[in-house]
Amino acid sequence: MTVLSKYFDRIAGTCEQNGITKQTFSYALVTSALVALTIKVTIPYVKNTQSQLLQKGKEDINDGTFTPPEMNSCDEDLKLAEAEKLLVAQQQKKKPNSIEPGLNHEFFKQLEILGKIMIPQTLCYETGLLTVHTICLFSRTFLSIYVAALEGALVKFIVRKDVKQFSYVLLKWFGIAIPATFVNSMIRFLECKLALAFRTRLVRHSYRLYFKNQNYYRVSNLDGRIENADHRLTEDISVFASSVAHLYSSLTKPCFDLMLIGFALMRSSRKMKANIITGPALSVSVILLTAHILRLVSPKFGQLVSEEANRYGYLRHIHSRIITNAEEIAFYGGHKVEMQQLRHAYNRLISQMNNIYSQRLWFIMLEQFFMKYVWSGTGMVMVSLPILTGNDSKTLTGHDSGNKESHVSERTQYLTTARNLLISAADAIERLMSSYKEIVALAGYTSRVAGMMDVFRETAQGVYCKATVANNDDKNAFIEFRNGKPIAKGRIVYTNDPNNMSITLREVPVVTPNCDIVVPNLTLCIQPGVHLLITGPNGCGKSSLFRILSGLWPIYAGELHMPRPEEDVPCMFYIPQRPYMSIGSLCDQIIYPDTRDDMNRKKITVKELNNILKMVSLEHIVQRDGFDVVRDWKDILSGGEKQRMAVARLFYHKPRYALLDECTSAVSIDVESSIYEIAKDMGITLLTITHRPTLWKYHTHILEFDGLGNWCFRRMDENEQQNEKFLQ
Ligand SMILES: Nc1ncnc2c1ncn2[C@@H]1O[C@H](COP(=O)(O)OP(=O)(O)OP(=O)(O)O)[C@@H](O)[C@H]1O
Repeated sequence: MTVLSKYFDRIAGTCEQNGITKQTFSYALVTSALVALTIKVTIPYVKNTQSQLLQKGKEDINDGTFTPPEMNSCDEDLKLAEAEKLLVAQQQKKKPNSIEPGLNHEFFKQLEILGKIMIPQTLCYETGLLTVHTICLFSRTFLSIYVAALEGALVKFIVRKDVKQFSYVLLKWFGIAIPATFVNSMIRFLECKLALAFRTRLVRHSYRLYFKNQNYYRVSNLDGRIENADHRLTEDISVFASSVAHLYSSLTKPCFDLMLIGFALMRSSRKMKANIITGPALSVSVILLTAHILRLVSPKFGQLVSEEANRYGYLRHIHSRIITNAEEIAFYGGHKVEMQQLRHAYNRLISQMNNIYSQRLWFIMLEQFFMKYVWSGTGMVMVSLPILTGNDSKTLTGHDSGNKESHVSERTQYLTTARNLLISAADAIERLMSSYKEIVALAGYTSRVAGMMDVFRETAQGVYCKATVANNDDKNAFIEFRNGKPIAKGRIVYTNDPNNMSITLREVPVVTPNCDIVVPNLTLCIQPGVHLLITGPNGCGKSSLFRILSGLWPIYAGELHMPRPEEDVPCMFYIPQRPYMSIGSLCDQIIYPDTRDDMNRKKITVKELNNILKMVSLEHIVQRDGFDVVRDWKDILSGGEKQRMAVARLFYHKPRYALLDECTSAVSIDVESSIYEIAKDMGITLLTITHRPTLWKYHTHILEFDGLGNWCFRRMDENEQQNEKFLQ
């Protein structure tokens, strides 16, 4: 600023030599600044209006139907912008009545709920940390005041030329540095520990919810409110916990500072025999006024930050999709489409960040103006008031020179101490003010973390919300909706009768998560030994029936009766076409989802595991790698080997019913036949979806879907079983 004003003075001097007065020069300068500001504000507005008019014109030409712009050089960007708009519109639709995150009642309610998770009881590890942290913050404030007083004394003894006292106070000053630095470091250490403790509590609680009632499946497949649960469970919780811990110290410490510094200032003002009300009253009014102005003009940082986190999560989601499906994308040569989607996601993130930065620019300018200039001015008035209005200056006469000198040094000491204390107080208020921004940003993270937990709680209870749900369709009439969410009125009844181990469906509709009805009502009874073949065209609902039997999809009507699962004998075991390989050794793959402890408890030996591998012709794997070597089995095993490994799991668990969803499509026919023989010999009832005619002979009944919602459940006759015709 000083350099600039000197520079302007010099230019004004040159202008004056050329006959232009300093006043005219100042007017010209202010006018140009105003013109520049007007241009800056109006040009984006005009551009925006123009593009809206252009868009409207195009829509009018097309009789109201919007046609995408023709492909030319800037088409790609236009397409991206359109896609972005569509995405934003979709996201808006997904949260119809949601309150935007900010400093409101909702925020405090959510914070209270999360607070109870982070600090579950009065006496716990977190409250212990908080107490030590508070003590450290308190002692740091006392130390600051003591250091300010020491510095005042130092200056006093310099003015008095008292070397002995000066050296003594200087030694004290150095001595206090050791506890002061330790307390400083301790405050940071405790803040990190607190953030970690809060994070751990939240993570544990969220994991519990995430794995309750197959929520990890429900959240991503049946509900559409959380796009990237992984981002919320990792990044958002971590930022939220750090932000809460940081806010605790950045709110409590300045409050202590202000309280104690206020008292210290009043005490030193009283020592100077000045009025102790005027100064603090003036500063409090100025601070309150500026704080109010800042609150009025502050952008909605909570909303902005929450949206930024959303877009960041989406970018990471696209990246992880590419990593997961790298091979498929590479085979298709789909890099152009994937890159475009990545670019799109990145552009959306950047535009949001730019938006935040530009809103911050003006806000920080105003904030700095108040804090650096308005407050410093008020501080100067406050410090000088006791000296200017103090009574002692009036009582002193010119003859009393010794006394006068002592008063000068006293005043210097007061000024130095007061100045130091004021600097600390200003720092405290600045931290309090910037905490406001942090609180608003915290509101964004609070809304994301609390929102995630709300969704987890609802999906665990079977309440789903999906944007594409077709709730007005006539044929969906029997699905009841409450608050736009479908209600699962069907019942699952677990039977305990050892003589009745059958699975019965009574008028159960097969309904997709989008509430499309695939089969209006299905009634059948599968008894042990009824080996069922399920056939029908693609998309007719074969796999969906398995999802309903496994409890993944809700039952909207009717009843499903099934035997209660017993320990060590699962009722059903599902094998998909693309089996899942877990992290771990070969042994872990076979016994999944059991652990080694479960295996030991069941008294299953390595010899038995070897036998199981022989049954599925995988003994060469154990000879090659052994049972205990951890490998990335997803990549190491071929498609057929992975399918055989999944069947090995079936032989390990020996369930009552096996749900086989084209699980041997990549296995050679001879091995496949032996697998089916063994399964039947083990007493496992087979429910098979297959397109292979060679498997007909292993089944006694058939369930045929026609793809139009009709079905037929019947016993297969001898000829049919032997008929190896190719199924559609
Ligand atoms: N998660 C889902 N969300 C919405 N709709 C789904 C979902 N999964 C499946 N569907 C729809 O449900 C219908 C039945 O799907 P299903 O997977 O049961 O077919 P299928 O008979 O097993 O077909 P295929 O022989 O091709 O495996 C399809 O129209 C499909 O689009």
